[in-house]
Amino acid sequence: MALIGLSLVLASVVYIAIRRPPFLQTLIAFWRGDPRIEQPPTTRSLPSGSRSHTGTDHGSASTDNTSRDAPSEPTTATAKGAEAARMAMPPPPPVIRRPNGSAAAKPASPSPETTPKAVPSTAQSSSSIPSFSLSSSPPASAAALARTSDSTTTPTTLPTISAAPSSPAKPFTTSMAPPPRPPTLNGTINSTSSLLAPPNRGGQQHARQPGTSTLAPPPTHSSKPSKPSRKVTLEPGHSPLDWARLANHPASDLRGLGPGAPYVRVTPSMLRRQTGRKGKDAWTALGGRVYNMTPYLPFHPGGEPELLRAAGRDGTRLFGEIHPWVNYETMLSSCLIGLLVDEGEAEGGGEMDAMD
Ligand code: HEM
Repeated sequence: MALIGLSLVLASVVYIAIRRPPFLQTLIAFWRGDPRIEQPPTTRSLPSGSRSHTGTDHGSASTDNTSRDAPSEPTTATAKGAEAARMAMPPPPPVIRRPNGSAAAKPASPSPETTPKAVPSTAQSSSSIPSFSLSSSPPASAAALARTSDSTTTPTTLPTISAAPSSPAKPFTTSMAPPPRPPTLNGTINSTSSLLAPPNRGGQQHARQPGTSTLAPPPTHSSKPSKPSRKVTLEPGHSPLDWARLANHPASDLRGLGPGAPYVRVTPSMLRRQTGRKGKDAWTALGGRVYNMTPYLPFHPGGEPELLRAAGRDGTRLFGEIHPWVNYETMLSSCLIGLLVDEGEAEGGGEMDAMD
């Protein structure tokens, strides 16, 4: 029994080695995973059409096939057509159909003459689907698309090939650029619009702008916000610093009474005569003391007319209403005339001696 089995095995091996049936080649090609999977169309078109036409279509693949099958093809193409039909017909189909399964109905359709080469073509076409999707999708898709337009001999493999590469190609081209960017852009726009909020800020700024002009005075001038500034532009050399320099100069005589003149008791009648008009000095009483404002007129930030409002009378109340924070005692110390006294006290000099 063992000898019989071994002899059968040897016989089959010898038969396979000599005859080299086509299904064995297809199986070897399938196991190797060679790119000759494109050969089936060529081998399949050989019996139906002219061989030179298929050789030009598939290029190097056909050349590889010819170079590899050079010893066996010349015989199988012409003389062995009938022998292959008789010998290879029964054994190959059952062996190849079992692993594939789905391709069982396809081998029955082709004609009996082309059955030896139609079987490997179907087997390779079924195996070509994973190879296209795995090996090279972009070039295979381009080649397949070109073949679809050029050759119409292989309609069964074309839809599978075109469908496989087209599906991954579209998502890569279309889904990559548009889908991610639009949502991000929309999100960013929405976020930026919500984050930036220029209209809100603008509205707040508009609401503040009118307030900002009023916000400057309120903190300090909250008691007098309605009164605008009435400062005047002083002439050059009449700044507060210039006044301080002039007032502290020992040679200057700002009282208008002559150098070394004593302080005077000024009655209201006397004060009323010093109005600053008709060549007379402008005197005013501030806090019970009478000052000659004439030298200070060009230095007054509020202007001469404003200062003259207090000339010839007691300006204490008026002064307090406008700028009570101003230290007039120090500023007008060199302009002091004397004390404001009642009408009957002008001749007495007790208080004047105290001022000295
Ligand atoms: C009593 C009569 C006076 C009147 C009617 C008067 C009036 C004014 C007015 C209207 C201003 C402008 C206020 C403003 O808009 O900021 C002003 C500013 C000023 N006055 Fe008089 N003034 C008087 C007496 C004096 C005296 C006697 C002095 C000091 C010697 C003086 C020193 C000043 C100073 C320093 C300012 C600037 C105040 C500041 O910058 O805030 N004024 N005065």
